Amino acid sequence: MRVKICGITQPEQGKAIASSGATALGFICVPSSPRYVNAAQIRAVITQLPENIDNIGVFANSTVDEITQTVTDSGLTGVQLHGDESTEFCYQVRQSLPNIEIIKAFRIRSLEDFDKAATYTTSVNTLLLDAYHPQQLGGTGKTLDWNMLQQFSPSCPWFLAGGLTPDNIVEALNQVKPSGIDLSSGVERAPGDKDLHKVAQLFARLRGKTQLDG
Ligand SMILES: O=C(O)c1ccccc1NCC(=O)[C@H](O)[C@H](O)COP(=O)(O)O
Repeated sequence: MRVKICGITQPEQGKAIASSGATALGFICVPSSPRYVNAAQIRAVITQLPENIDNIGVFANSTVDEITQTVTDSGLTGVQLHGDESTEFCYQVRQSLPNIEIIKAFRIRSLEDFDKAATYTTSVNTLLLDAYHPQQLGGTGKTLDWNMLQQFSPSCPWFLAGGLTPDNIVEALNQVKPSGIDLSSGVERAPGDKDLHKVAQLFARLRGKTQLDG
């Protein structure tokens, strides 16, 4: 299973989290976020990492040119579109960045949002389901209704996000079977400052669950 730790701002923390077992790191490219990092800061983290780590830039309602420029300048391997981007916009990003993973994020409020997410499966590589918050786009610490998600089975891989922590991850994965998980505030001391003890706890719980599941 893919494990993405989002909101990385510091090279040493990125390196430590990658060696703990994360398969992907996320970088917030949304200027209003307290976790915002620019292309040079992202590059400074990526240069410390092994090549097998996916490095995902999180954007919200940016232009194709802004996304392309940031990817080119930073060395990102994927982009996560966390705003109101249309399927047509995703196609345009694909044309501009043909070798980059495109993840479309949805902030789930009702069952209708699952139908909407399903219409993106041919325009992106991966979906991500996050919790809805009226004021914040992401990194909110709010959980989704996992029970509601049991029927969600799109024709492309997907990440479960929203309020996941070392303490609730096993319960979440007992109810939902995503292709990957995404955590941010649940493994943080403060926005953008990751708690390496909580990260270690997360991977210990994931290993424990894998052993139990056989
Ligand atoms: O994290 C942010 O500050 C952020 C700001 C604007 C758009 C997206 C943002 N984060 C996106 C993520 O992928 C987070 O990991 C996701 O929302 C889960 O966060 P959390 O509930 O804190 O685990």
